[in-house]
Amino acid sequence: MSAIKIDGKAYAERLRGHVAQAVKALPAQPGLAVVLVGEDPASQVYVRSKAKFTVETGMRSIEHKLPADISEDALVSLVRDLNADPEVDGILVQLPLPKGLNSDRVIEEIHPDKDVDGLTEASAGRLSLGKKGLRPCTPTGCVMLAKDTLGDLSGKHCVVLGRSILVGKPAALLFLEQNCTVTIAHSRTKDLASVCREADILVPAVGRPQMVQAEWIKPGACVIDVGINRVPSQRFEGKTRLVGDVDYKPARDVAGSITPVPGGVGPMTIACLLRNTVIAACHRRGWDVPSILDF
Ligand SMILES: Nc1nc(=O)c2c([nH]1)NC[C@@H]1CN(c3ccc(C(=O)N[C@@H](CCC(=O)O)C(=O)O)cc3)C=[N+]21
Ligand SMILES: [Mg+2]
Repeated sequence: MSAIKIDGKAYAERLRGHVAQAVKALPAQPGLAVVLVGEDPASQVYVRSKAKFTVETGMRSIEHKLPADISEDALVSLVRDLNADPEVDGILVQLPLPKGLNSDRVIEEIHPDKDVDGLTEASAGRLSLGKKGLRPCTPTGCVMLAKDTLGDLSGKHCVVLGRSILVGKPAALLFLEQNCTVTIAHSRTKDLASVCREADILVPAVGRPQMVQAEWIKPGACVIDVGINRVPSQRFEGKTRLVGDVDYKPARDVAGSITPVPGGVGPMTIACLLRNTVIAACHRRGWDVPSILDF
């Protein structure tokens, strides 16, 4: 029970406060368009809280809710309209899309300057080339929490576990940008446990409930658990609970600091989306990005 608990919920609250302060100082109000297709209950919850926080931070929320049987062409045409709308600074298409809709094609229609998820080829290219652009939200949240906990990350060995397009790959590049020595470990990595045990910063992002064992963690390491897995509750029949990719309780005895699930990386994702919306508005409209958003 020695690890410091990294309070992502509190950090996200603070960041939303900074976003609100930044918004107040802007010449005009940024707008975020969120597109939700279908009725997936989890997606509805996420979209609702995105809209709530967008308004709470002083921005305009533009919500488009579409039926699951909408055609891909109609969805693409909506994205094109949003690209052309000068009042819209950020566009987010909630994933996953219902079956039959090609999310790669739809995402790729988003204008890179409005790509607040940082998921288009242009955004990925800008990240990998070290150019100005919009960075993916969850990986940015991971770096913020690590920096807030450890200070300067230069020279630290960061092991990212997982190589997904959404999290693992961009997280590796963002930690590299912080001058970390970065290892990307994955399902084919030999002796995963010993590779992870080399990490000063361990970032599991594989979506496997409680896979990372205490023995995989170097004593004192900073653990940023990206996993958000819904599993059946042991205590309450028929209920579920959220767990990370780390076996949290035993890990607390070994790690120096660790993010809980819930209350760790999850809330940072939405706060970083709001931050990206302000950055997108500033880039697009030729305003300076407020320094209060630096980290
Ligand atoms: N275009 C797109 N962009 C996304 O960023 C995106 C998406 N699609 N689809 C779904 C995933 C998932 N995601 C989360 C956001 C917040 C929490 C979050 O706040 N979680 C809370 C708990 C939430 C709960 O209790 O269910 C926590 O971890 O403490 C989690 C997950 C964003 N996603
Ligand atoms: Mg166990």
